[in-house]
Amino acid sequence: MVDAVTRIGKLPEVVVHPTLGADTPWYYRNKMQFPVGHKNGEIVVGCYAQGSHDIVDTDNCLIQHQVNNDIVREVRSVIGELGIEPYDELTGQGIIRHVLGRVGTATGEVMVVLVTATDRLPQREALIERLKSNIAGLVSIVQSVNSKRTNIIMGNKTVTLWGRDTITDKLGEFSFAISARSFFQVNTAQAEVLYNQAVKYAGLTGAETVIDAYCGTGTITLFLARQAAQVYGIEIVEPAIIDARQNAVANNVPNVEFIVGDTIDIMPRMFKQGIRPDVIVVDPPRAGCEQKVLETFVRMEPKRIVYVSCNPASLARDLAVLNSLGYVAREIQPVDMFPQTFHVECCVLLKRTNSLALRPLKIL
Ligand SMILES: C[S@@+](CC[C@H](N)C(=O)[O-])C[C@H]1O[C@@H](n2cnc3c(N)ncnc32)[C@H](O)[C@@H]1O
Repeated sequence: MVDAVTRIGKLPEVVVHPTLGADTPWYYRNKMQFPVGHKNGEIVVGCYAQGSHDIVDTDNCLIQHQVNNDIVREVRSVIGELGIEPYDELTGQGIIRHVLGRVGTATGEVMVVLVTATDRLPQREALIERLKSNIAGLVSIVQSVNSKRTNIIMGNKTVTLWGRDTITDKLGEFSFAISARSFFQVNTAQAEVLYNQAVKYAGLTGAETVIDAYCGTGTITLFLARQAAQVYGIEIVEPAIIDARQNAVANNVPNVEFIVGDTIDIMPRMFKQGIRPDVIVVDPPRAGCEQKVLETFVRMEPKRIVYVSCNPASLARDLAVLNSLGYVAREIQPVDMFPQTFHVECCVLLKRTNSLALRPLKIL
């Protein structure tokens, strides 16, 4: 991160704190998504070898929750026994493309998602019975239909084959319903560390209006709402917003409003409606924020921006833009969300200076 802020962001003055390490550095991932295929006549399930679509058959991934490893072994053996064909990327033939596992680490609830190339799932009932019998904690089996020739894993059609549509996990005092397509941080324990840091950087007193852009299932939103007057969450995936609204009700948090849509459209609309947040919290995907989104943040003139990111390069680029527009990065707190990998999550506090540079720009 120090390298990214100095080299890409050209912001050598910002304080980068030592990384907050994880107490559980192995078997921590609550979400697994592995491709399924054939190799030398055998069914294989695992990660792709780096830079290829060659599946490395995996029995015991050292960073996956043990239940996810159980799911991999069980799905591999049951589809072999029932004769359900893995999908072949080259020919477009076959049924099972990916297997996903999600585990509520605090609740023990488990979801299995089978991504199929067709609506038809042969031996469906037998498959369901086997998974029910052999996966501890299973509460949901979901089929996601993806018939396109694409690298995107999930399809647009999602069918609950058995059990519930969601699993529940806990972060701090809150419970969260998580559906097959919703984003949820993969390391539950470290997510709590990260969210507490974001709340600390938000510097709330109870009187503030806050926007949580790219809010997923409303996790950071609820953490912020306990200490703010009103929090708005913005998220593009509709099922995640449905989960977020249910999560707010289930956790008895009334002072939140969730808006479904693209941040690039929603923020200017909120600006026109006269919404002026005291704090903006932003947690975008790896690509970071579009320039127009950053400009709209600045146009709203919050006192603070808290930027959460899993990609130091796009983060440093966006910090440089915000810096040029009058928001200075003061502190960066890295959190080890992905032990045993080179990835790191960062939480940044930016404060408004007196010289906002955006007023002459026509962006809306
Ligand atoms: C890194 S996740 C953060 C989610 C949430 N803050 C959390 O910690 O669980 C980024 C989220 O942004 C959403 N997203 C991606 N592009 C978006 C866009 N253009 N507008 C709004 N949300 C978007 C994704 O669906 C995902 O839920």
